Parts: sequence; structure tokens; C-alpha cells
Amino acid sequence: MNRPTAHPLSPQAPLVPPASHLVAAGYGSPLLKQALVDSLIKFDPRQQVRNPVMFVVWLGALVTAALTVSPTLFGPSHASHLYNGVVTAILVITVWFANFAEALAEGRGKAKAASLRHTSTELHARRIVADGREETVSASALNKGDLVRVERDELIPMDGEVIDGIAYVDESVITGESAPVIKEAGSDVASSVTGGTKVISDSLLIRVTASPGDSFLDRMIRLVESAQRQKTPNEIALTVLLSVLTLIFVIVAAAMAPVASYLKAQINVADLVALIVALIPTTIGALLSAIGIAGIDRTMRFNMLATSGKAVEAAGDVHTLILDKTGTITVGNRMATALLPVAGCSAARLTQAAYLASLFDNTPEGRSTATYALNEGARPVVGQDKAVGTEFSAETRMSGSDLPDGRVIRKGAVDSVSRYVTEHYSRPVPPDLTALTEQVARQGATPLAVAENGDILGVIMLSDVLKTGIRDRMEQLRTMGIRTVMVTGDNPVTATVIAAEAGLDEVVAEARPEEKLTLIRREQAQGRLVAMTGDGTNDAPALAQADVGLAMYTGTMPAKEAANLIDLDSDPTKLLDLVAIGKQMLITRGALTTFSIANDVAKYFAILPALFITALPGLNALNVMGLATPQSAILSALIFNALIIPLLIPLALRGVRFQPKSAEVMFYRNLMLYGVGGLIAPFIGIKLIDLGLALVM
Ligand SMILES: Nc1ncnc2c1ncn2[C@@H]1O[C@H](COP(=O)(O)OP(=O)(O)OP(=O)(O)O)[C@@H](O)[C@H]1O
Ligand SMILES: [K+]
Ligand SMILES: [Mg+2]
Repeated sequence: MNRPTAHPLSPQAPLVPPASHLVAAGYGSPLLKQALVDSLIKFDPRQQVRNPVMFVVWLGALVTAALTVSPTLFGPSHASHLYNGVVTAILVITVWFANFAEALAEGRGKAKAASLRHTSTELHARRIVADGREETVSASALNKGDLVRVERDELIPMDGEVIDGIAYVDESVITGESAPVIKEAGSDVASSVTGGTKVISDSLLIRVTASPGDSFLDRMIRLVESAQRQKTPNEIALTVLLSVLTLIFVIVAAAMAPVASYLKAQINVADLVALIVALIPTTIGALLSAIGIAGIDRTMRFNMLATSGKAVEAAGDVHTLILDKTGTITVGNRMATALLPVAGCSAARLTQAAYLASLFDNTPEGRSTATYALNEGARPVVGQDKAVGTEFSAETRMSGSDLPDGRVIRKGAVDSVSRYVTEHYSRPVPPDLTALTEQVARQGATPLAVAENGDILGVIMLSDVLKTGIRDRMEQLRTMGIRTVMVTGDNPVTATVIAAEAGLDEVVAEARPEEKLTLIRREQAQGRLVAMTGDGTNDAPALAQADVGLAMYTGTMPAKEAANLIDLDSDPTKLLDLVAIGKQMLITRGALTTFSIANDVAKYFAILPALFITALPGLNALNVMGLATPQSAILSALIFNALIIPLLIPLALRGVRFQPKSAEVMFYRNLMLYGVGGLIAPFIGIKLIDLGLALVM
């Protein structure tokens, strides 16, 4: 059978998908329609209070609506029913634009959650009961430990472990990857199946491993739904800041009323409301939550699941990135390419031992060693099927077999095997082992020592290749100011060679899993945010400890539960995309805040002279835009204030242009672009609107 790979290496995608407008960004018409409906529901005051800036606009609209009915409600006023009505309409539209931005950002997540929910309610199971009969039950009735049979073209009802059979499974509902993967009993990765995926050949007998309501699909639905609701720490801080600014402007505007009456200037309440709305940071207030949600959405489109926006945002601020070597920096398919015997050992003896040591080793390293040794003349021995296997573990860093004839054969990391022969057999380590090890390691290959009954016979050379483009990606990270640390169980020489080839900043070699945890704690103690990827159960503590823990979908359940992000493509280098998405989210927020505040300056020049024109004709000097009438000045400023929101929605959803540059360079670039741009744009915009209004008024 032609085995499809379970880990398709996703092509090196551009850091952030380019998109020029909403439709190109994948916001097709069904999403637009849904967003229209949702944006109306969001007028509910209980939803509005969560966004204090827009809530002030909402309250302002209430006030001007009352004035539309009764213009002299709060005292004598020049403002007509119509004028108050127009102001009200603009304010309502302003709030609606903000609602729409948020609804649009939420759209894809909602659609995804709905389709996952649909899959989950469809699931039925053929449960095997005591006497071997089958009964059909709803998937929600399944318990941990139940046995189910899934035939061709049926959906797997619940997460589980294959205990019998071999079949192709289409996992595209979960991973989006259309190539089927093979599932079979026995192997670690290939035996675990996910509820909701589809058997497309043969049939499988599965033991359920998840409790009802706690399957991966259930958790995925919860993730997609909840990730969008929580505000990130940075977003909360900005909301507080914007609220304080808003409060200050409200107070300033309220203080203007006594000043005006002292000056005998009669100020319309609607104009005061307009002044407040123009001055408070409505642009960023309207787009803030959309930016955060769009960040999570982008993570999802890169086929990663985030438990919260916090994880994505933390990725944007990451200082240290911890990567393992095999499978992350290198392709990970380590192949035996040479056998080097120590002095006094024959090549044939080493070859035979390397073969026997790999009998039960189902890892790529083990399989390739066995194949290589057989090609080099190793022969199966009588009774080898009765041997006892020792599987490889990251803790011992060795694997091997105990043969019925009494031979105990081990292979593993050179330092581990050396320690093992001295401690268990009190045997010396051959003097030329170091030279052989270095010979292998200097080529960036992994040396494995082979020992038989405590005698080290030689070294297996395992070759691996760097992933394409990895050097560029490391370079990009460096320009973004991120330090890369490779932590590997391999020996220091191999590790250093590979790290130099790939361009990493630091290496920790001969590391066991707990050393990853120690390293992360050490970095965090210095106030740095740390990201790491992992897939094994022994990575789980480190994944939980890291600020950004990205687990592979093909990894074990504990790893996926500990992590705050899951990569459905199981490609560890996606951490780099995540960093880009996080940074882009932070930068977009900063750019639009700058723009929003710079924008308000022009509105002073439009509204203040208009308010006081009769009492203080000198203020007309401020009317640098030469706006036609006080009323048209105020309306133009308000209309501009509203229109800028939908104009910036695509930017908020797509994110500002992002390049892997240092934070400082990006900061100054954005200050120029969005600060200066934000200052100038409204002068032009308000003037144009004013000219337009002159035609209709
Ligand atoms: N199948 C195997 N049998 C014996 N020893 C192995 C086997 N696979 C790996 N080793 C040895 O154990 C060491 C640690 O392997 P492991 O895959 O746990 O590394 P790691 O800590 O995940 O780091 P990395 O993946 O970056 O190499 C390897 O460097 C190698 O020396
Ligand atoms: K404003
Ligand atoms: Mg590894």
C-alpha cells in the first residue's frame, strides 16, 4: 500500500496572506449578509456598554433623538427638528458601522463553529455489546472504554484508539487537509483517531478514549466560540485608556456649556454632542475588537486553533523561541547512512548488532537502521521473534532488544549508552568512540552508539537534512528581534553544526524533556515571553509553562491539552507565522490608535469655530478649511467621523502591512504613516464633504 504521510509539510506560506479588499480576504456575500443581521442585534445596550467609547455615541444619539422630537427640550435652541434628526441619523450610522466591523470579524469563526456543531450532532455509533452484537447509539451516549466499529464511509463517532484494522481516514473536517491518512492499531501516532473524521476505506475497531462532551471536536467548537469573546490584556488596557480619554472629553464638553452662557453664546445641545463624538476616539473604539477577532481568525486560516486571543497576542511579543531540532529545523526523517565500528570490532558484528537493536524500534530511525543493516549483510537470527523489545524513550534516549540467547543489545545517544555501559556493566568506553562520534557529528548527522552486553561496538550515522527555507525564517525572526534557541536531545557537536547551518542563536544539547521546562522558566524569570512547539506527552509541562505553547495536532492528547495553540497541519515552523500574526495584530492596533487620535485634531478646527462663531467672531481664524456654514462644518466633521470607520474596516481585518523588521523601525514607520496621515486626511475629507453638503443644503 502506498502510505500517505501523516505530516504533510505545509508549503512555506507567505508570512501573512495578502488581500486587497474584503472579498479577496474571504469575506464573501453570505458572511456580509450575516454580518448585516448581527450588526443590528448589536445595538442592544447590554452589548454596547462593553465598548465605552461607542456607548457614549449611542447615548448621544438617544439625546439628539429626543431633540429631534422636541428641539427645545433642554432650553432655547436654534436647532431645527431636521438638523437634530440629521445629527441623530449620523450618530446611529456611526454606531452601526462599529457593530458591522465587529460582526464581520466574528463571521468566519461563527460559521466554522456552526459547521463543526453540525458535524457533531450527526454522529452515530455502532457500539459492540457484551455478546459481540452491535447496537446503534447516538455518539453522545458513548463512554470511555466503549468499543465501536466504524465501516467505510462512516464518521468516527468519538475520539479513540484503533485496536483492530487498518484504514484510510479523511480528517479534513478537523485539519482541512484533504489527503487521507492511514490509521492502524499499534503505532503511536497512527492509532489515535478523532471523532467527526471519516473512514474512507476498510473498517476499524475503536476503543473510545474521550468522555462524553469532551471530544476534540467538542473542544474545538468551544475554542472557536470562546476565543473570540475574551479580550486580551493589551486590548483591555487600551479600552481603559480610551475610556479615560472619552471621559475627559465629555467633561471638557460639559464645561463648555457654562463658558458659552457666560459669553452669551447659545450652544445647541446637538452641537455639544457632535463635539463630544468628534473628539472621542471613535475610530479605534469602533475597530478595536474587530482587530483582535481578526487576529484570531487569521490564526484559524493558517490552520491553527487558539484557546484565546491572549496566546496570539503573546506570540507577537515573544522574545525567545524554543525549537527542537529533529522535525522542526530538520525534516525529521533521520536515515541510517553509515556504520562505523570501533577499533577491534568487525564491521559485520556491528551491522548485525545494529539490526538486532532495531527489531522493535518503530521510529523512522529504527526502521531505517534495520533496512540499512540488512542491505549491509545483517541476517535475521533464529528466535528473534521471541526477543523482548525496549522502545525508545526521550528519557533514556536508548532503544534495543533482549534476545533469547542472552544477548542484550542497545543503541542510543552516545552519552546515554556510554553511561549505561559504565554503570550497568562497569565496562570501559572504547578510546576511539569520541573520534567516531565527532566524525559523524561534524557533518550535522546524529551518532548512535551500539552496545552488546556492555561492549560498545561502534556508531550508526543518522543523516537528516535541513528544512528548505529554514535559514530565511530564522533570519526573519532575528530581524524581528527574537532570539532562537535550539533544544535537542542530540549531542553538542551535531547540535552546533545544525544550529550554525540553520542560523540559530543558541543551542542546548543532550537535553532531556525537563530541561526544556527549566530553560523556559529561566527565560521567563528575566521577564521574557517564551514560545515553544512540541508534540509529545513529555513536552506537555513545557507547553503549559510557555507563554505561547503550540502543540501539533498529531501529538498526544496531554500535549494538546497543555498547549494554548494547536497546529492542525502539525508543522512546527508555523510558530513563525504565529509570531507574524501576533505582531501584525499589535501593530495594527497601534497604527489605528495613532490614526484615530491624530484624526481628532482636524475636527477641533472644524467644530470649535462653528460653535462660538456668533460670540467670538475672532475664532473664525481657526476655520482654516474655510467651511461654508457652522452647521455644515459640524455635519461634515460628523460624517467624516462616521465614514472613516467602514473605510478602515478592511485594514482592521487584514492588518497593516507587516514586514519582519525590528519593533523600533516598524514603530517609526507607522508613526509617520498613520500619525501624519491621520492628521492630514480629515482636513481633506471634511473639506470635500463640506463642499458636497453645500450642493444639497
Ligand atoms: N530510535 C532511537 N533509538 C535509540 N536512540 C535514539 C532513537 N531516536 C533518537 N535517539 C537518540 O536519542 C536522542 C534524543 O532523541 P529525541 O528524539 O528525544 O530528541 P529531542 O529531545 O526530541 O530533540 P530533537 O528532536 O531535536 O533531536 C537523539 O539525539 C538520539 O541520539
Ligand atoms: K472621533
Ligand atoms: Mg524530537
